Amino acid sequence: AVNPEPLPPGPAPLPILGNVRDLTAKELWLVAHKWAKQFGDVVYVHILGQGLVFLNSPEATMDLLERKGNIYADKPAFVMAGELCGCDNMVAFTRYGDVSKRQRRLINQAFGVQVIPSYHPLMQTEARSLIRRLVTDPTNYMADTRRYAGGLTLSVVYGYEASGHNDKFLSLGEECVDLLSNKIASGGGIWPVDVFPSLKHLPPWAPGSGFLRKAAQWKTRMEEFVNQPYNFVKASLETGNYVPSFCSMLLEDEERRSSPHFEFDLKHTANSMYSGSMDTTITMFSHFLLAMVLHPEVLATAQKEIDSVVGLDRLPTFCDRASLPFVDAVVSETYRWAVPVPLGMFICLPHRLMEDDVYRGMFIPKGSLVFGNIWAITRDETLFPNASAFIPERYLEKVDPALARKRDPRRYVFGFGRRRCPGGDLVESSVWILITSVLATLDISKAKDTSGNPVEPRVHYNNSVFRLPDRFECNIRARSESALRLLQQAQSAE
Ligand code: HEM
Repeated sequence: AVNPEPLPPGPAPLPILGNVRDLTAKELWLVAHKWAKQFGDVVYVHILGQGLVFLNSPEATMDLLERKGNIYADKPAFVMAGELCGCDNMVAFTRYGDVSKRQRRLINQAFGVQVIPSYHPLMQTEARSLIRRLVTDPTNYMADTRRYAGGLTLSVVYGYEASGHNDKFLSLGEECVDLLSNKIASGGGIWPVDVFPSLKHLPPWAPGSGFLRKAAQWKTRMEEFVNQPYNFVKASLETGNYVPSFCSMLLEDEERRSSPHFEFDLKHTANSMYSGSMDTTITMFSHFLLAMVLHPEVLATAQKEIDSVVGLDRLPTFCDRASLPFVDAVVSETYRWAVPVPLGMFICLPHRLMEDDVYRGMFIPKGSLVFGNIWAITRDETLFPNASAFIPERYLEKVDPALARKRDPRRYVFGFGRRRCPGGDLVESSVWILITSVLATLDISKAKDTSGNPVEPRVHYNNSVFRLPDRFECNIRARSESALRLLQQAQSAE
């Protein structure tokens, strides 16, 4: 039947092929933002008939992904990522239904808002050890942040203590998340087998079958990523020598263990929490460093606030949070300015519409892949004037509560509706204590060249999923002798 309502507007497609040529592997969010400016807050394109819908405003994302969340909660089934590379059981890929609901319930048990305070002491200790490592060797800040973020999850989820940059599970995590976001996701592009599924039956000698060999290798690696840390917990439980963790607690629960899906759900959920926590946190922290390098006045104001509230005789703790509004504004602005997952990953983060829908007189066909365009929203000049600049003060203006809520970047950067990121409450604490402890103890500035002139940081983005900058130059050092002393005392006390 022909639908009376028109499709949402968008760039003109080619016959049959659609908008294939408009999609880019790198920084697709910039292209989608251009469309938003040209065509409005609901944009439709198609690739060989597969509809893609970009929702570019808070209203459109809330109306559809939140209020009509029950029909916008599915995920697409991609042959390459799912069936061939074995990622279909990772939480972000699971179709909406019993499995995804069971997995999300499990995550909520580990990382729901009610349990996060029990990890505060661990986060505090780990943030301080990260700072001590930064003081000793500031050049390694990316790897150090991975150790902080990945280490926290490994510890909480698997009871595993990461031992250094070359730790086997940290390296495995780094390799596999990179594999997933930059190879399996085809650098944001599309695998022919996802358009023509019968290609998966190509014999190994056939021209063009190379992707099948790649997929087989990647699948093995992804399976190791899921199984190895999980097997570590099981083995340590058997010896009785283990640190209690999310996995050990569930493995000891006889009643749950007898459920038929138990092991499957637990190991995939644990793995999804681990993979979700690394590059996102590194993206946040690198942008925080970048913002401090570019805005020494913000660093100075935040340090002054901490000095006056916390004093110089101790390090900040979670108890100080309510008394540090400027620091909170720096954290909020870092979420917005960093946008760790600006558009969602082409292959796994769009939501799949489960029924035909009509929105503001526009027809959105069942099966469309719907993107909440987080980038466009966080760069909206009416909500965030001078949006490309880092301005924490914007959150300190007195505005009515509804507008303040609309301007809170946490409403957007974690995605929407029934697939919204389940790690948000963890990050809210882990990133806050990290940023606050760094502000209290470190100075961050531009690097100097050999003649002592400041070097402008050069920032490049080469990741198709996370807005993760390549490492840039900056200068990180202890703020004072007394800061160093406090860090050392903290270490002796731990
Ligand atoms: C700054 C940090 C983080 C940001 C900005 C972020 C952002 C996102 C976004 C935008 C999504 C897609 C949501 C949607 O489909 O609408 C997502 C999904 C997800 N995130 Fe995060 N994330 C962060 C940290 C974490 C952490 C620490 C975990 C660990 C538990 C995590 C686990 C997940 C999982 C499992 C999903 C898939 C959820 C589903 O499909 O049901 N993330 N995240």
